[in-house]
Amino acid sequence: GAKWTYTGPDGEHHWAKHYPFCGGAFQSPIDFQTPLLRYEPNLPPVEVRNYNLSLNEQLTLSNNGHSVQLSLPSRMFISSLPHRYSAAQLHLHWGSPSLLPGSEHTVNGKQFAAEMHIVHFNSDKYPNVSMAVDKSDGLAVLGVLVEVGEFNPAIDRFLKYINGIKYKDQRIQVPAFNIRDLLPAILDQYYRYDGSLTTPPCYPSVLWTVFRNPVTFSIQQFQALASAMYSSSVQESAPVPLNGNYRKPQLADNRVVLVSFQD
Ligand SMILES: NS(=O)(=O)c1c(F)c(F)c(S(=O)(=O)CCO)c(N[C@H]2CCCc3ccccc32)c1F
Ligand SMILES: [Zn+2]
Repeated sequence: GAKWTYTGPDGEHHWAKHYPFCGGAFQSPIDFQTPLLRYEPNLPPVEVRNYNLSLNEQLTLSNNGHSVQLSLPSRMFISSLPHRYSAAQLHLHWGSPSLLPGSEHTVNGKQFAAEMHIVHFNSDKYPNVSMAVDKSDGLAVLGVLVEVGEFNPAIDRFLKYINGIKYKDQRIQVPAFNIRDLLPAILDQYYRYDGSLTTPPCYPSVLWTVFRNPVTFSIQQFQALASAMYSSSVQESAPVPLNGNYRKPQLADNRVVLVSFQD
């Protein structure tokens, strides 16, 4: 498809020209403002299966020009939703090396340092993520907000290889690890709403689950993430730093955000 960026002439305000859904309804991310929230006591804790990958397995870590992406085996899945949603990949959104925040979802206007997304597809109904990506019940994404603080040993299991994928389309194999360690300790407190991909083609096909509790990265981990990569390929003469890869919050369009917690 047409190239798109986060700033400039191909930035988010221009996406709808080539990707019409980006100008449509049910877009993500959104700002979780208190008046939008509705406590839903029947929301069960999120349950994930087969996230504890064996260490002798390898995963593909890649720079897709928009984010750092870790491929995930489809035997990993979410078991607490009406259909089985199998894992496809995880990626992150972040701010700039000068520590400007870069999460996509915000809470009462507060933007967090970064945000991690684990993308799953409805494997009860579709054979792979590409077939699911434009279906209204196609995707379920787990969102984890990130704050700067304690060193995060789990994220380091792949972040330490990031200098091997500095340029667009570079990819390397990294040892697998327990992906559950990337999630917050408690999985029973989260925001839940119907939304979209936050990148073109912006299909309104995502059941969003954003955990209430952030995880932390150390300042060194954050700066490595925010300064190591380029959105340009190694052949291109002018390297374009890859940071600030977050979409701004979209209109809630009187959508209700269900929350599994009351305070
Ligand atoms: N924030 S977000 O909405 O979760 C989100 C991203 F932000 C994001 F950059 C990506 S991308 O890295 O593929 C770059 C461009 O789509 C995805 N990819 C998804 C949807 C598109 C097709 C596809 C195919 C295979 C695996 C994953 C995906 C994405 F879902
Ligand atoms: Zn994302």
